[in-house]
Amino acid sequence: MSQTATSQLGTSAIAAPASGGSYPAPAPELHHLKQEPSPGGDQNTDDLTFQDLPPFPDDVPTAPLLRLSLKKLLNRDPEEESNLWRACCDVGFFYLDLRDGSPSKRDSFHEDGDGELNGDGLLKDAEALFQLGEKVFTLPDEEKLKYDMKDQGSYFGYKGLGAGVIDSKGTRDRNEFYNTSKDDLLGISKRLLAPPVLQDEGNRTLLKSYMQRSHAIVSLILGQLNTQLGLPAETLQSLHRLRGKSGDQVRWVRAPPQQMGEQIKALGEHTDFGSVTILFNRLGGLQILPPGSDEWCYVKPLKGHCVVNMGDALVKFTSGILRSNIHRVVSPPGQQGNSTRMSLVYFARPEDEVVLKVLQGSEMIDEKWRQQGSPVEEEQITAKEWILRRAMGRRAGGDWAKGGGTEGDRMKQ
Ligand SMILES: O=C(O)CCC(=O)C(=O)O
Ligand SMILES: [Fe+2]
Repeated sequence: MSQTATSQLGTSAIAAPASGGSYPAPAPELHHLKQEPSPGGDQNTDDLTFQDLPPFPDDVPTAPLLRLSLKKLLNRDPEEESNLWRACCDVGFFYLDLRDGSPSKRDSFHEDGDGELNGDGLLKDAEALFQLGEKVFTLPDEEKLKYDMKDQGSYFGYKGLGAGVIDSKGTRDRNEFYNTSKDDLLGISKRLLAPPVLQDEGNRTLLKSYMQRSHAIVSLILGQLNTQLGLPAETLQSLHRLRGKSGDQVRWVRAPPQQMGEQIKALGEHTDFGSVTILFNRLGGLQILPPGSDEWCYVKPLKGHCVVNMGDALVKFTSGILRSNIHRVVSPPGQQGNSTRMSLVYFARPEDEVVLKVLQGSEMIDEKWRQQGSPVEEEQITAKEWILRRAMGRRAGGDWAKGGGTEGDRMKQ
């Protein structure tokens, strides 16, 4: 079984203490987790492989992220809950096995409004959305460019290939995005301009279902973190209500293959702006810089799983107890490099008016804040302002310095 297909948190990923940003990253503890059977009970790695795609090579460095099981989390498995906590503090990235993950009828699991916890349903929605994404990106460029809303001060809609930058020198990115808004799809805000294929009611229903199911998983994770942090009940969930106005979005990212020898990063190194990101990958290309390491490692896509990562808002809320790790997207490795890469992301963010500051009511967070010498709070900024500033700072012609996040001096450029 390959390294990523185990739940062993290898020492290669967790080495010396990370250098500090505005929230000095803690020296991660070495958790020597015992090797366990894989969560879904899969007997062979075929269950984890996308058979219709060129293989992910086995001679590239991969990040040995923990593989957690939605089913176990729903069953309140104490060991899985503790693994979740460790993953969110140590690396801030983990795999979540979604197969067979829905609450049993007897389960009185708290759900947020019309959110639906259904791992298999989410996998099906993601599959269908990969196909819908193809339709969006194959529209003619002139049509897609009608939905670039940057000039209206919005990050929703389309961003063309090379319309973003990957470093402070202004090097252009090498991907296209299409961002759809949760508030639009759920009827909380006005409908945004969109191509006919995204106005189609069937496709809107699909996007809405995917958003609700992703959001339900985010709420489950936030509930766990809330308990572990010792915050008053529902604190984190109440900042991320499904029907609260927020910058939550679904993003498709697409990057065409590169010419031999051309190695431009599709997406520059960054941390996510918001709270929790749910990511579906099929081809490799995503890399993380593990804590304390200076070797970029691929996150190998696993079938039946999503990748979950923490964003900067959770770092700010917890004075750095939770980790949002730097990542980037490069060409898919090996033979995969000849294929067009697409990924599908749900970004959950705090509600628009939430101020991104250290949360009150948790002894653990208070203690962490004191350990850091009770730093003077950074500027008080709302989630809405923060996300807009960060997103626009990474567009060509934007203010790079203002687009920075909590990664501080771990960013090389
Ligand atoms: O495409 C991916 O795998 C990751 C995309 C990503 O990190 C982002 O859009 O923030
Ligand atoms: Fe990201």
